[in-house]
Amino acid sequence: MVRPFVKMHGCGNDYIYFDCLREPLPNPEALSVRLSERHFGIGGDGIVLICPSHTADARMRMFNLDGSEGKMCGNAIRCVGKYLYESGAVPREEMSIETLSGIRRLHLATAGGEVSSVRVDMGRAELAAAHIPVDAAGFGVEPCEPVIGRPLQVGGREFAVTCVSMGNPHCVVFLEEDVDALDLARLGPLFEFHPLFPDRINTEFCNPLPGGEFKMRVWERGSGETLACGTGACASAVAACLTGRAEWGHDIKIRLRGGELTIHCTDEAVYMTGGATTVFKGEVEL
Ligand SMILES: N[C@H](CCC[C@H](N)C(=O)O)C(=O)O
Repeated sequence: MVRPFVKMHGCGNDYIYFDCLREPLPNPEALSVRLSERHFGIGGDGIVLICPSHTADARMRMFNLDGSEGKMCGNAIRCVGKYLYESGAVPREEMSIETLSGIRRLHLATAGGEVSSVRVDMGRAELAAAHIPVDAAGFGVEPCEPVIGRPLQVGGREFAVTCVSMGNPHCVVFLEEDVDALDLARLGPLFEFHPLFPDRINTEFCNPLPGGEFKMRVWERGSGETLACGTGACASAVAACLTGRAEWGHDIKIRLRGGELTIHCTDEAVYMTGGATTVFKGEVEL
């Protein structure tokens, strides 16, 4: 069976998108592993299925490159909005997308029938505890207190971590040393598979920059280092506010390897604004 796809990225976080509005896609877990392979497949950080929804304009399902399903994906949801608008499936600049973490609302900035950027209401950030199961090893017992700037031993070194859920789990680490100098290939998996996080974790390593901006690298659960993580940028901005490194109610610029995102955190919701790019379209034998 030959199936059309669209390759898109948000800040370099690239996925292979399948329009499943009229036809489901079988076995997406295995497909994500096969097609994400950058030499023997199409290449990407995973795949995204754009599906029908009874509660929103469409439903987004995303799979990391290891086949695990993510509960929310910030960079992908902007690309889903772009696809739906430009394909005519949802010819409106305001739309809603159903995800495993609830419905997210999008506002698209368009010109000449094309989407240039998308603002997403990412919902409320939840403080660690309720959404990131922590074991009872003294790191926070049920009901867990929030994990804000707590010491955590990882790979023989102590880090101060802040855990935030954006519908998916994040562990944010602020460092003075340049995050570009970190050996993420060694450090990333030590966080991802740390016993404290039985569901695994996405980990963001951030440098505060002059002007209230932040430089961020990310090791994603299920995909390894990616050039950007939308939910991770949101989690980092929230963690910055929680630890006094940024102010609630102000735009926070997050500089990622693949681009930049603007995050605006309030008590009620976190807003993320950024681009979405179509790279190429193709067909693949499934
Ligand atoms: N790896 C994440 C899903 C993708 C999130 C990221 N690519 C984003 O843009 O938010 C997880 O398993 O929770």
